[in-house]
Amino acid sequence: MFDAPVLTGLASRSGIVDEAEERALVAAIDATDLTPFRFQGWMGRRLTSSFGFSYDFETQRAARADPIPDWLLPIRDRMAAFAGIDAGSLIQALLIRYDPGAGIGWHRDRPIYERVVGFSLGAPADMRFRRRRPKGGFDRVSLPLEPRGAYHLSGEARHDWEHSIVETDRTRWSVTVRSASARGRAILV
Ligand SMILES: O=C(O)CCC(=O)C(=O)O
Ligand SMILES: [Fe+2]
Repeated sequence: MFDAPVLTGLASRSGIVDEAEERALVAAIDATDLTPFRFQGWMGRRLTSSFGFSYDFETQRAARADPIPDWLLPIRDRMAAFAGIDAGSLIQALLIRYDPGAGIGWHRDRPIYERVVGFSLGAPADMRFRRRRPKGGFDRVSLPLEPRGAYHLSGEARHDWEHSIVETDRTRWSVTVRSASARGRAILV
């Protein structure tokens, strides 16, 4: 049920959905308008759909996107319950399909967002965390992401550590939902 936190502000929980729900969610994600992630002319191998708000990495702007679809709302509710936050505060949903060989490089999520709750389907993967040490080098932590399990990034894990996801050799899907930060609320209303 509860895994011991590997770093402050990082929580995870297995079994957010069952296998039948997982299959239905994968089909629903694949039925969305998944488009290749683009950044500075470079096209990533992961495919994404955004709801609520989208962030264009080319123009570095957030824009309103289609509302979070009805089929995703029960999952958002469960992710909110796990994270102990109000479901209505999770104003953004990002659906990602990582085909074999696709991952995500080191980053922190955009500062317009505050809490980040993620959920995995398909292949298991490792989420890596790193934080630069004042005297050089990095502290490093790794969280195994089991299919049908969720994770929550807040506090230090959200703000002080970068994260990345190692490429998988089978397809992995993820749903991440985010609340707005104070800075985000000023822009995203
Ligand atoms: O696929 C995931 O679970 C995480 C994706 C991620 O880190 C992001 O979109 O910012
Ligand atoms: Fe991220």
